[in-house]
Amino acid sequence: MPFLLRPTTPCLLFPPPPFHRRSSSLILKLPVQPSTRPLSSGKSSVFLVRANATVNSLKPFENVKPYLQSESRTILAGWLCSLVSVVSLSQIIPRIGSFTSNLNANAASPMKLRNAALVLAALFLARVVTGYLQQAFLWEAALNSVYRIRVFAYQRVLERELEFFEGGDGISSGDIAYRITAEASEVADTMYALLNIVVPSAFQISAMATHMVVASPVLTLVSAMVIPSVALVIAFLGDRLRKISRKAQIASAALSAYLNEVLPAILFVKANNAEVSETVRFQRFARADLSERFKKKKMKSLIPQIVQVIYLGSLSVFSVGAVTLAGSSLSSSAIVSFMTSLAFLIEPVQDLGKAYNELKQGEPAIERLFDLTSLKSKVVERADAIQLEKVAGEVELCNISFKYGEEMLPILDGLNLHIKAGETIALVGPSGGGKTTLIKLLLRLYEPSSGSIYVDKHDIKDIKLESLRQHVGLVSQDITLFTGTVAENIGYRDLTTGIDMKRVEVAARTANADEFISNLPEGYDTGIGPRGSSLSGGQRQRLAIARALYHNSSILILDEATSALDSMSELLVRQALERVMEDHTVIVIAHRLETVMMAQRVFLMDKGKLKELSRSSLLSTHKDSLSSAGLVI
Ligand SMILES: Nc1ncnc2c1ncn2[C@@H]1O[C@H](COP(=O)(O)OP(=O)(O)OP(=O)(O)O)[C@@H](O)[C@H]1O
Repeated sequence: MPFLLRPTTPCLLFPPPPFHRRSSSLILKLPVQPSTRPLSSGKSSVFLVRANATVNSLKPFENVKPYLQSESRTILAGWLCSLVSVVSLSQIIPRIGSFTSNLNANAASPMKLRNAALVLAALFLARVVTGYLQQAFLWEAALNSVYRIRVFAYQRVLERELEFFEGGDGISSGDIAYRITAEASEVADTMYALLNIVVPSAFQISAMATHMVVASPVLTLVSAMVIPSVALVIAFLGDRLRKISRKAQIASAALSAYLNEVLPAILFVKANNAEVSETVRFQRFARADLSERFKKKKMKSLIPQIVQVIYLGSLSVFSVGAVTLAGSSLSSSAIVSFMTSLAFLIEPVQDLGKAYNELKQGEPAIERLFDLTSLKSKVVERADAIQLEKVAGEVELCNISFKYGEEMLPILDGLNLHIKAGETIALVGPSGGGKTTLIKLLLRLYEPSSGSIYVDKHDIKDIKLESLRQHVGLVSQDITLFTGTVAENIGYRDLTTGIDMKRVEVAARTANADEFISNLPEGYDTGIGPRGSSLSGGQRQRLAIARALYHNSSILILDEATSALDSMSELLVRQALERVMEDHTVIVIAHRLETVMMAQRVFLMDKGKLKELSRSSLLSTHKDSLSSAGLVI
């Protein structure tokens, strides 16, 4: 059994007092002020360094290949249409010639002319329809592939540990959003260009090359010798384009990250009269984007021109030489046929060059998109992890130490705590003491550097992540609400499986949120705006508590859940919490003395250690000295 492997180090530094066992347990945490992250002007540079550092060595096209293969039927349908389209064209060209000469010479009967016109019209129709179908099929394949890549990338992003998003090296949400939206669209464009150019061009090249070989094998050989030199130039320029494209994508992602950070903080921007300075900051990002994009566009325009000059130049030199040498053995019609075929060969050869450019231009987008998927979460679920159906709510922290990075100071230092099922404890302490960090470890959002955490005597490393988080409800410091109705926000965990309205109403009543909800225009069906922007701070907080209660997790964590409430609302919430505490184990992180005193035991968390405070000393100590010690407000 997993808990038999527990270290022998003393982990019952704070053994629970005699306590009657209740059916389940709940954890609550409530600190002082909601923290506002400063708008760091250095954010973009941090982002750029990280973005550059994440270039992977995988061949980008290898990543998309399986997705394209899964669309092979659609792709084949598109290429079949392209073949019919090329065949139709090759039938149309000679027929137009004979049709117009018959028409001019009045040589054919009206019936023959009509039939010839009908055949031409049918061929033309076939070309138009298959041309359209070719594009539709190939777009379908490219977009379907990118849809799957997007879903996969998003899934992998959500699976990543919290560290991936947080801290100085965390990847910004704006950057992730940009990769999954704009850059994924570029990947679709690249795939489409490759599918739509490579095979159809190959058809045309084969047809023209056949004509050329028939007309003059020597000249065909000479022409073929030009192709490697063109390929070399294209490869060189393509590599330059790839580098320029990557820079352009990073600049656009930085712009997107900037907007994603500032627009949600519009209230803060306006309250600080920061419209002008934010416009200046925006201009900086937009100008960097403009400059990189312009370089990319110039390079894209330049490459086909250079290729054309090199191709035609070297071909002319070779051909003149070859015709001079072989001229005596060639008929004039063979030379005309050869030159005509050559002219029709140039276009698809140029198209292949364009396709290569598209690939090089799309490569950084493919790389950056797959960068999101290439690393696995550091928080790994064991293959034999167990599903806990019911949890009583006993929590044990044994010798827990933790630091955010190798170079950083420890936040938790050999911490021990035992919370009985059904018990309510309060964590207090100065800001930055590590209270929220402890909760992150309990939810297994980070791994402790050493020590173990047990829920109902199971090491949380042995529990399926989904199961663990199902039994631990969290009302976090930063209230998170989504665009949607009140009911959707309360029943968030059942959003895709069906929300139980009865449970929503019970949860709202327990959180004392039902009164304000019933006063909303459409009650539980009222939309609350982006991030719940149409609600007051107190209403948002009560909604978040109702959401945690909806799921009826055995362990509930309230992190500053009453901080934004007025005295009246706080009283209502405290009444609600009292009810919840009766049949749950609860951990509360709080700074309000009234909330702290609801707990059976109170712990001071400071400098990575826990110290139990006696309730009587808290009550007897003057509130001012508790406030000055940063314990309560
Ligand atoms: N993702 C992170 N990367 C690096 N350091 C972090 C990260 N998150 C928190 N910290 C640091 O860890 C320390 C503890 O933070 P934590 O949020 O746990 O404190 P807290 O006791 O909950 O504070 P408060 O009462 O202000 O919410 C702080 O010094 C903080 O700067």
